Amino acid sequence: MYGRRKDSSDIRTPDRFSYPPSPSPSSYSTSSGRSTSGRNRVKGAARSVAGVFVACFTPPGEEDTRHHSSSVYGGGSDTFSSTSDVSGASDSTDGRRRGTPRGIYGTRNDSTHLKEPGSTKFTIAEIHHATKNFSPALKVGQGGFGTVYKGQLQDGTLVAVKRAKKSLYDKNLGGEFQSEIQALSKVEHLNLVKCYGYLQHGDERIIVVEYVPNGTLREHLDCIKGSVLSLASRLDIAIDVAHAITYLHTYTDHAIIHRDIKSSNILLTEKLRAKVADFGFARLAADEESGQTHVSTQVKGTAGYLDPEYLRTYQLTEKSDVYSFGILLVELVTGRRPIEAKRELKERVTARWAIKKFTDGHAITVLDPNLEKSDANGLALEKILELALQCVNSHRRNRPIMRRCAEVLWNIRKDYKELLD
Ligand SMILES: Nc1ncnc2c1ncn2[C@@H]1O[C@H](COP(=O)(O)OP(=O)(O)OP(=O)(O)O)[C@@H](O)[C@H]1O
Repeated sequence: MYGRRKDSSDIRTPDRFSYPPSPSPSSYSTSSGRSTSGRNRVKGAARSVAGVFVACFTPPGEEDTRHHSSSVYGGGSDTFSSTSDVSGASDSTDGRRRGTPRGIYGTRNDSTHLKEPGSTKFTIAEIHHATKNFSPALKVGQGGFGTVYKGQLQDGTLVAVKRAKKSLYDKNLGGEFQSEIQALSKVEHLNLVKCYGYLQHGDERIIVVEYVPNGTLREHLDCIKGSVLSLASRLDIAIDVAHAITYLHTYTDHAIIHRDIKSSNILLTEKLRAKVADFGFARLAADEESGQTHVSTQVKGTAGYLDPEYLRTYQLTEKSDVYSFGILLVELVTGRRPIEAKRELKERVTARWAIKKFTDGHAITVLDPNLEKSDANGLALEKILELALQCVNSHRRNRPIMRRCAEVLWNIRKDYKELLD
């Protein structure tokens, strides 16, 4: 059900991490001469790939407009889909081992949801009860899929009820809906928003997922929610997201490619742990073919986060998520959105602007102004930007796999904490 292209560089991903990872060129020691030698190494590595990165970016307004032409969601200004006639571009199996990887990923969801085990179907009465008949007071958001309500099931479980908009289920949410949701409901990881089930009733299509109470990462970066996120929290969030995506990429028989990694799809708990939302939903809301081995016929994602190689080739791989993750890393350290249309031209594409500053030796100038320009923050910033630079390499084969991203971030956090102590 999910797109995958065989790519030998992708298949190295093992089932689980072992931390701390072994030292590597990307793990910087901060104990000796860290300030200058570490930075020089970061900058040297950055320069070698920066040219590639800068070349791959298309300035806003110059993008291939066909990718904006048919919003699959019909409403979002920057979430879009376009079709192609590519066929057989990806396959869904590559001899992966069977059985859900568990290890540190396989944390059981701490849900108290008491529905019959394995049951993913909800009744309309349950949904009406949970949402008080879709009370406007319980509306928590509106996205490309439809309207989101906070709800409470009879057993007390808090849920987010995602009600598809009519324009979507008319065209796209046909027979596939049920099997896709049943498959998604089996995916469990502490850093993924749990999918509880669905309702297909008349022309209603509803998805019921775990309720995550503390808003989106974007809202936190905008300081709409809570206080300013410290760099340590941002690193924790980046690691949580990297773990979640690694899990998806190494999932049982087939990789699950998220396709829409972005800050508004990262939800935060009260303790500022991240949960990645909407994995697999992009496909639900877009593909019209059903029952066939997945063929990527539509480009889906959000402007600013989209892998340029995917845009060119329509071939979707895990490395497309890695690209989006690189953009997310830049967003985390700068606080800016990937595209900031109101800024002067050279600052509009945030990743291009930030990485240029980094390679010119002025990384500190892109640090989110809400964060202190301390030595520790400056060094962590450079290391995060170096990783981001690798993730957004225009050639997917040069991007690290997600597991590697998690390891590098883990080392950055370790060094950062040592420096603060
Ligand atoms: N599981 C959830 N728990 C709590 N709030 C949620 C949950 N899912 C979504 N929301 C809220 O609803 C809003 C809309 O979510 P939705 O996933 O439909 O759209 P989006 O991710 O913002 O945009 P897009 O559809 O373009 O990806 C979110 O921004 C968030 O505030």
